[in-house]
Amino acid sequence: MFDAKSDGAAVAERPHHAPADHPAVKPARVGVLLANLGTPDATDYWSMRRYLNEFLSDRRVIDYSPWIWQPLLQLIILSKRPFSSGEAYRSIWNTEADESPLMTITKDQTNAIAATLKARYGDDVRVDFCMRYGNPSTESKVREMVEAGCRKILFFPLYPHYAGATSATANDQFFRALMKEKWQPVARVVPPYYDEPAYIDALAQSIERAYAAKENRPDILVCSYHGVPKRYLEEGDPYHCQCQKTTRLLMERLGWDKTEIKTTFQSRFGPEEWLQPYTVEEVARLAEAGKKRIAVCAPAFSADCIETLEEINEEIRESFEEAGGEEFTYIPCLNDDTAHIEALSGVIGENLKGWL
Ligand SMILES: C=CC1=C(C)c2cc3[nH]c(cc4nc(cc5[nH]c(cc1n2)c(C)c5CCC(=O)O)C(CCC(=O)O)=C4C)c(C)c3C=C
Ligand SMILES: [Fe+2]
Ligand SMILES: [Fe+2]
Repeated sequence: MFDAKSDGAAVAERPHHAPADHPAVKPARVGVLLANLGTPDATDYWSMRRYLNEFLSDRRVIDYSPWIWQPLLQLIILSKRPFSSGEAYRSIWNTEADESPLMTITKDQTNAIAATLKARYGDDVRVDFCMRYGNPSTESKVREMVEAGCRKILFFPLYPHYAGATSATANDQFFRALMKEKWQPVARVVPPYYDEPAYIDALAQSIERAYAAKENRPDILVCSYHGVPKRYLEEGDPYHCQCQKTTRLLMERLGWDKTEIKTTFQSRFGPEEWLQPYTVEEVARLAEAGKKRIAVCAPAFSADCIETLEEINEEIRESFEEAGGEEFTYIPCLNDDTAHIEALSGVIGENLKGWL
């Protein structure tokens, strides 16, 4: 239960002049539903398999014909990957709360945004979060919001950059959930915010802070974005271009030169070519080219997760060090940073215009 979603005055009442058997109706409110990717409930084989199965069966993520893909997925990938991914998740698991870091951080972000919006709009807004895969499901949270009287819902996929594999599939799931509602609320979705000045500023501040804490300035900042197959770009997905623009705006905001910052892509999956350069190879090349101190940030992720805490901070770090790199600094995602919460709340405020 999050601060600004407490039901306050929202007691259901029978409308005036309605017959005695008329159902009670809750006063109207506005819902803000944040959405992230999803994460396994636990790290054992079956929890991992359930999560990966839902994720990797999504045709927005992997668009091969199910006749070819499903046998491969069910018989080969899901017999091995739940073990290796489970082990990776165990290395970063929040054991105190018994949940993945993505879950903990998403809850913190929701609480912080709820508090900010409550201060701005009072009890008229209810803030909550859902996941595209796993729990809490998008459908369950849409149901709760409608039940609580939300006649308008602003749906916010927490990805700065649009990709079919992230924002679009989150939106699809939201619309599917709306299809089941008798009294369908009015709906809006928040557009990508990769070039929003407050987001760029929050990123820049986090980098300036990390650099100020270093005795020796890193030779280069690597902005490592989650990859997608290169074919998706060729077929019209603008993700690549939005990532490039974030790096350029960040460079301009920092007042840096092109030689001090670089865009790379990580998390390649399967045999196809993905967006290049691949982070894991690029950091090794940088070390070999004499860039012995590097910093890495991950602007495509609104919250730290397996892809940053394990892949960047363990695997990619190792690749750099094995190639002769000396100092690897991972700059955490913006998470529940004050400037980030302000930026996200600002984006929400813009998209709530006319509703409150
Ligand atoms: C197989 C294809 C994948 C595509 C395309 C893809 C795109 C994509 N993903 C994110 C953000 C996240 N991905 C995360 C985990 C993750 N991603 C894939 C595969 C693809 N992602 C897998 C198989 C996994 C699971 C982990 C593993 O087994 O390796 C996460 C983290 C979830 C967590 O619980 O921590 C995020 C976040 C973006 C932004 C993106 C394209 C733009
Ligand atoms: Fe991913
Ligand atoms: Fe591009």
